[in-house]
Amino acid sequence: MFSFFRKKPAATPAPAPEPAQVQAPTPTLPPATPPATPAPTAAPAAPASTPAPAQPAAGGLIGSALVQAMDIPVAPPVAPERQGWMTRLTAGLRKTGSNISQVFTGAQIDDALYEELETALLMADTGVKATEHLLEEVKRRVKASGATRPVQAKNILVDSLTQLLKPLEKPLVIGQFQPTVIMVAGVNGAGKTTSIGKLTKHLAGEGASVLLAAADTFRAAAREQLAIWADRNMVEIVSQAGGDPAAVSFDAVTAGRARGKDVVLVDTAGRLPTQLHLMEELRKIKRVVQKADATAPHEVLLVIDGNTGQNALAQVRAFDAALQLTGLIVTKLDGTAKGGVLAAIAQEKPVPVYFIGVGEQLEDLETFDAREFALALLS
Ligand SMILES: Nc1nc2c(ncn2[C@@H]2O[C@H](COP(=O)(O)OP(=O)(O)OP(=O)(O)O)[C@@H](O)[C@H]2O)c(=O)[nH]1
Repeated sequence: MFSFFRKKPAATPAPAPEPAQVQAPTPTLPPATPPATPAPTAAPAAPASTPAPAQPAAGGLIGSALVQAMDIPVAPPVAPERQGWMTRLTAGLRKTGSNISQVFTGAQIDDALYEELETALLMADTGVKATEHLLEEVKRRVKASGATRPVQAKNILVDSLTQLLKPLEKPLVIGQFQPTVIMVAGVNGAGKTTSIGKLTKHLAGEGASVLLAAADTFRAAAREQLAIWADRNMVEIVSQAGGDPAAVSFDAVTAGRARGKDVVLVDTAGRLPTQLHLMEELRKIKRVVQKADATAPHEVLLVIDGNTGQNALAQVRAFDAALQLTGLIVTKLDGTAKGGVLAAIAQEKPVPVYFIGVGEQLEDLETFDAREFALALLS
C-alpha cells in the first residue's frame, strides 16, 4: 500500500503569500491518508504500578512462586498494509540488527550483557551519546520493572529506541503549495536520483502531477537516469546539458507554476561538504528557486547513504548549515551494519527522516516509522 505522503487537507490554512495561486488539492489526489501504522504506544516501564522485586519470603518460597508480574513493553502488531514493507525492512536491517540481537541470547541480564550491548551499539555507529542514552534507559527500566531475562531487556531496548527515534517521524505533505517544490541534495552516489525516481513513481501513481528538474547539468548519465524515470512515469522533465543548475531549477519551478503541477522535484549534482564552491552552488540554486516562487523550496531534503555511518552526521550538519534542511532520506540501509546512525541523528541532530531505503527496487523506499524501525532492527 502506498503510504508515501500525506496530503494537506484543503481546509488547512495555507500560509502562501499569493493566495490566488494556492489551490485546493486536485480531486485526482487521494484525501489525507491516516498514518499507515497506529501511533506507537511507547509504553514506559511504569515502575509505579510494578510490584517491587520479590523478596525471599520467610519460610523459603522457591522457583515460580517468587516470580512477580512485570510490566515489560510488548510491541503491538504492525498494521497489515505495512507487513510487506516490514519483511523487506527486517531483511534490509539484518546486518545491523543481528549483532545487537546477539547480545540478548544469554541466560541472564548482567554487567557482561550491558558491556556487550554498549559495544554492539557503538559498532552499529549509534554514536557515543545515543549509546549512552540507550544503555542508561535500558538499565533504568530493567531495574524498575524487575526484568531478569535478556529477552525482556531486548523488548525494553526496542521501546527505548522507538522513543529516541520518534522525533524523526514526519510525513511529507503536499497540496499546501502548488507546486510543492522539493530540492534534493547529497554527496555523490548517495541515492538521490534513484530516490527521486521512486518518489516520482509513487506520487504519480497516486495522481499527483510531477515535474522533474535535472539540476545536475554536469553529468550526462545523471540527466539520462532522471529522464528514464520521467519517461517511465510519464511525467515532464526540465533538463539542459551543461547549463547553469540554478537556471534549470528556476525554469522548472516557473514551468511547474504555469502548468499547475502538484510537485516539482529538483535533482542536484552530488557534492562533498568540503567542496565549498559546490556548496555555494547549492545555496545559489535555493536562492534562485525562491525568485521563481517566494515560498519555495518547501522541502530541502538531504539523501544520505546509510553505509557512511557516523560520517552521515557530519553531512547532515554541513548540508543543514548551508541549506537549512527540512528532511532526510536515508538509503542503502540494506547493505550496512551501520544502521544505528539513525539513533545518532536522533540524539545529536534530529532532522526528520521522511523516507528510508533498503534496496534498489521501487518498493524498497518507504516512509520512516520509529517503531517499525526498532522492531525490524531487533526482531
Ligand atoms: N542497495 C541499495 N542501493 C541503492 C539504494 N538507493 C540507491 N541505491 C543505488 O545506489 C546507486 C547510486 O544511486 P544514484 O541514485 O545514482 O545516486 P545519486 O546520489 O543520484 O548519484 P550522483 O548523481 O552521482 O551523486 C545506484 O546504483 C542505486 O541503485 C538502496 O536503498 N539500497
